[in-house]
Amino acid sequence: MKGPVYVALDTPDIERAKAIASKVRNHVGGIKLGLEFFCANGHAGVREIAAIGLPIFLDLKLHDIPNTVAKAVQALRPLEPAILTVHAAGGRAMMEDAKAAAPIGTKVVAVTVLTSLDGEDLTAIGIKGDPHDQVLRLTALAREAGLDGVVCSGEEVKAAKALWRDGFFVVPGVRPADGVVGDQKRVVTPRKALDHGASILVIGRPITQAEDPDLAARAIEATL
Ligand SMILES: O=C(O)c1cc(=O)[nH]c(=O)n1[C@@H]1O[C@H](COP(=O)(O)O)[C@@H](O)[C@H]1O
Repeated sequence: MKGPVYVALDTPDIERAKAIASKVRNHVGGIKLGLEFFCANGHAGVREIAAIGLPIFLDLKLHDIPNTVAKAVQALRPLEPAILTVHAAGGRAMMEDAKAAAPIGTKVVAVTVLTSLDGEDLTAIGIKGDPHDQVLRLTALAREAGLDGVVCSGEEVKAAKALWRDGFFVVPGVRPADGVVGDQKRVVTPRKALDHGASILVIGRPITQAEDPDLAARAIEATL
């Protein structure tokens, strides 16, 4: 793998996505395309970005009944993403069926607790316990379901990795020491996330909103 940073191209504008991807391509290990990009550009858009030559992480956070998620994953098969997300809260059967429907080479990873949520948010949606406990519970479930790994914040990745030595750990909510936090609540620096066991880091706005995205990606790379 080239580097641990996957740049999140969260834009509906494919030309903008391509321009940023071309600028940063030598300083990131892959590209993450999420709901904003996919809803606007679909399969054709993913193919255009994949043509740049970096691995694609398709972050659609699928969450529905097992049959619907499995059929959705089947429909995505031709894209052969390197990584694909589902929500762990969809339950064990949903995760099992998603993995069974995915291409062999695709890592299917489960989102545990979104990095935009804190303990108060969990209480508001009826989840008892803090994000840490909930991340560990869902990590154990994702492992039992035969997935490849989970998405969690840098605050939990050390404990999650202790639970699942050979799991694949995706850490978003990553900010350089002086970075703007925005809507993220459980945030760590890129260096700390890696030190604590992240397999890859997902970084969006600190790179894409920078005046010079390539310079920002290089500055982050230099701290790793
Ligand atoms: O699955 C994800 O990638 C994800 C999970 C999560 O808990 N938090 C989270 O921020 N993400 C994604 O990571 C990216 C973070 O973007 P920035 O906050 O701009 O760095 C976005 O594309 C989110 O969709």
